[in-house]
Formats: sequence, C-alpha cells, structure tokens
Amino acid sequence: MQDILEELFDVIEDRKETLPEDSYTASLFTHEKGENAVLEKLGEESTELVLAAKDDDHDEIAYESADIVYHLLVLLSMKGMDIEDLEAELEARR
Ligand SMILES: N=c1c2ncn([C@@H]3O[C@H](COP(=O)(O)OP(=O)(O)OP(=O)(O)O)[C@@H](O)[C@H]3O)c2ncn1[C@@H]1O[C@H](COP(=O)(O)O)[C@@H](O)[C@H]1O
Repeated sequence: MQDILEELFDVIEDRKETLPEDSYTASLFTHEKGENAVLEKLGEESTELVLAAKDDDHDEIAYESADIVYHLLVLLSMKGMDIEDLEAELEARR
C-alpha cells in the first residue's frame, strides 16, 4: 500500500512539474477554479462514498475510496506538502 501511494504521489509531483496537455492531474493544477476544483471533487466523492457504504456496495466503496485517495494526494501536492507529512501524522497516532 505504501509503495503504490508513494509511486502515485511521485507521478502527481511529476505532472505538477511538467504539466502534460493530456494529463487529468495537470488539468487540476491549472484549473480556472484553482484548488476549489480538487476540493469540490473531494466533497462529491465523499458523498458518493457515503452512498456506496449505505448500499453496502463493496466495488463502489473501493472505487470511491481510490478517487478520494488520489484527489487527497493531489491536494497535498498542491499545498506544497509531501506524502511524508501524512505518514508522519499516521505514525504519531500509533
Ligand atoms: N488515480 C487517478 C485518478 N482517479 C481518478 N481520476 C480522474 O478523476 C476524474 C474524476 O473522477 P470521477 O470518478 O469523479 O469521474 P467522473 O467521470 O467525473 O464521474 P462521476 O463521479 O461524475 O460519476 C476522472 O477523469 C478520473 O479519470 C484519476 N486520474 C488519474 N489517476 C492517477 O494519476 C495518474 C496520472 O494520470 P494523468 O494525470 O491523467 O496522466 C494515472 O496513471 C493514475 O494512476
């Protein structure tokens, strides 16, 4: 789990740096709504996750969870944070 999150974060950081035209991630960094585009996505996906949980739909729960994790990592990158900030917070709670 840690590896895939770190690899995904590296891809996000690369997209932020290089801004490829065909990249969804890059489009979030250049969006006219700024960070609100990501914040809105997180809000929508949280609601979709709640609905999936209420339906006990495991496939949908996994799908929406992945959407949330991805957009959360984009938000951390947007804020100039590192995935280690998240890891450190989780470690501190053990
Ligand atoms: N993990 C993701 C990821 N999760 C979600 N998304 C995109 O996020 C967008 C919104 O997701 P939604 O589920 O909300 O899709 P939607 O079409 O709006 O559907 P609804 O929610 O409206 O029903 C979609 O365009 C998805 O493709 C992602 N886009 C990219 N990644 C990762 O980022 C990498 C780089 O992607 P690019 O930046 O596109 O090169 C990829 O290889 C993936 O590993």
